[in-house]
Amino acid sequence: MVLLGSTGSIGLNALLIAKRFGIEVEALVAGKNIALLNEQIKEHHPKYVAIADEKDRSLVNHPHVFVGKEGILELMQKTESFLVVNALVGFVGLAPSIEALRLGKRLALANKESLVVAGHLLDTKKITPIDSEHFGLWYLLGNRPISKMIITASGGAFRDTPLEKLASMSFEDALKHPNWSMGPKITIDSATMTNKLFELLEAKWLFGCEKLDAIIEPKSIIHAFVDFQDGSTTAHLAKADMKLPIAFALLGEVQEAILPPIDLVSIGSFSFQNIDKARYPIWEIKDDVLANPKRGVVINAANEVGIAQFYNREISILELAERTKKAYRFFEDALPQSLDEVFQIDKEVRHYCLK
Ligand SMILES: NC(=O)C1=CN([C@@H]2O[C@H](COP(=O)(O)OP(=O)(O)OC[C@H]3O[C@@H](n4cnc5c(N)ncnc54)[C@H](OP(=O)(O)O)[C@@H]3O)[C@@H](O)[C@H]2O)C=CC1
Ligand SMILES: CC(=O)[C@@H](O)[C@H](O)COP(=O)(O)O
Ligand SMILES: [Mn+2]
Repeated sequence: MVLLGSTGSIGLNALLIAKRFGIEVEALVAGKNIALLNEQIKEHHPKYVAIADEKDRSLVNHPHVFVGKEGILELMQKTESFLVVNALVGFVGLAPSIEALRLGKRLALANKESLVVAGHLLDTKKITPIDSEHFGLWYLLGNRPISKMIITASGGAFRDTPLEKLASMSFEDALKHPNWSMGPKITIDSATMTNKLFELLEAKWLFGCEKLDAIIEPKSIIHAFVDFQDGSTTAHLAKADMKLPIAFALLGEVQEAILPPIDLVSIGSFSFQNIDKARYPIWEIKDDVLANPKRGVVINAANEVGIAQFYNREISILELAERTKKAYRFFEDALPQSLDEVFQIDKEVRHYCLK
C-alpha cells in the first residue's frame, strides 16, 4: 500500500494493521515528524518516501525522498500498489485523493476534507471511508429500503462546559477529547461540532441518502443508526478504536478479532441528546449545508483558517464558528462545477478570511 500521513494518528494505526496482516508498505508520506518517519522506514522498508519541507530532506534515512505537495503526486505516480491510504489532514489531502483515483487506484480515505470540498466530483465507488460513523453505516447496510441515516457525536471537549465559559476555553482545552485519541485538527473540529457537519456531507456523497442527521451519544460506543422504511432501526456498536474501520478499509473483509467485544452490562446504559446550537453554533447552518452540499469547500477553507487563528489565540472557539458562518453566507453563490473551481474557491475564501 501507499500510506499518506504515516506519522499521524490514523497513519500509525494503519501501519499496525499492515504489519499484523502482512500488507506490503510501498511508500510512506509524512509531514514534519522526520524522527518518526525514520523509525517507520527502518521497520517497513518502503521503496519511496515523501516529506513536506525541502530543509528536512537530508535528515531522512532513505535514497528516494520526494518533497512537497508536488512530491506526493510524483511519488504516487511511481508506485505500483493498488491501494492508497490517504490519512493526510486538511485540504492538502484533496490533490492526492484526485491523483489516486486518476491513477486507477483504490482509495481508503480518512481525509474527509476531500469529500467535504469535492464529494460531487470524486468517484465514490472507488473510495472506502476510514471514519468510524461511515464504517458503522456501511456495516449496517443491507438490501432493505432505508428512510434515514443517523450518526453519533461525542460532544467533544466542551460537551459539559458551562455555556458562559466557552468563550474563554483555550486551544489546549479543546484538545481534551472525552473518548478518542486523534490528531489536533479533527479534535478541534469535534469540539466545535464541525466534524459532525463534515461527516454528514461525507455520508451524503458516500451513500446518497437524502435524510441524514446526527445526535450526541456521549460514550462513543454507538457510531451509527439506520432507520429502515419498515420501522426498524439498527445500530452499530464498537469500542472507540479506529483499528476496526482501518482493517476493513485495508483488507476489504475481516474475519478475525480486531477489537474486544462490547460488554453491554458493564456499559450499563446509553443516553442521547440533540445537538444544541448555543453550544455548537456551527449547527445553525446544518440544514442549509445539507441542502447545498457543494458549498462544503467554503466551510472547510474558513474552518482551516479559523483553527489557525484559534491556535494563535487571535479568536475564541465561538468566534471560529461565527467566522465560518460569515464566510458561508458571503460566498453563497460559490458552487464549484469542477475541481479547478474547488481550488479557486478555496483560495478566495482563505483570502477573505485572512483580511
Ligand atoms: N484520528 C482519527 O481517529 C480520525 C481521523 N480522521 C481523519 O483522518 C485525517 C487524518 O487525521 P489524524 O490522523 O487524526 O491527523 P494527524 O494530525 O494525527 O496526522 C496527519 C498526518 O498528515 C501529515 N501531514 C500533514 N500535513 C502534511 C503535508 N503538507 N505534507 C505531508 N504530510 C502532511 C502529518 O505529518 P507530520 O505529523 O509528520 O507533520 C501526519 O502524518 C483527517 O482528515 C481526519 O479528519 C477521520 C476519522 C478518525
Ligand atoms: C474516530 C472518528 O470517527 C472521529 O471522527 C470521531 O467521530 C470524532 O469524535 P466526535 O464524535 O467527537 O466528532
Ligand atoms: Mn468520525
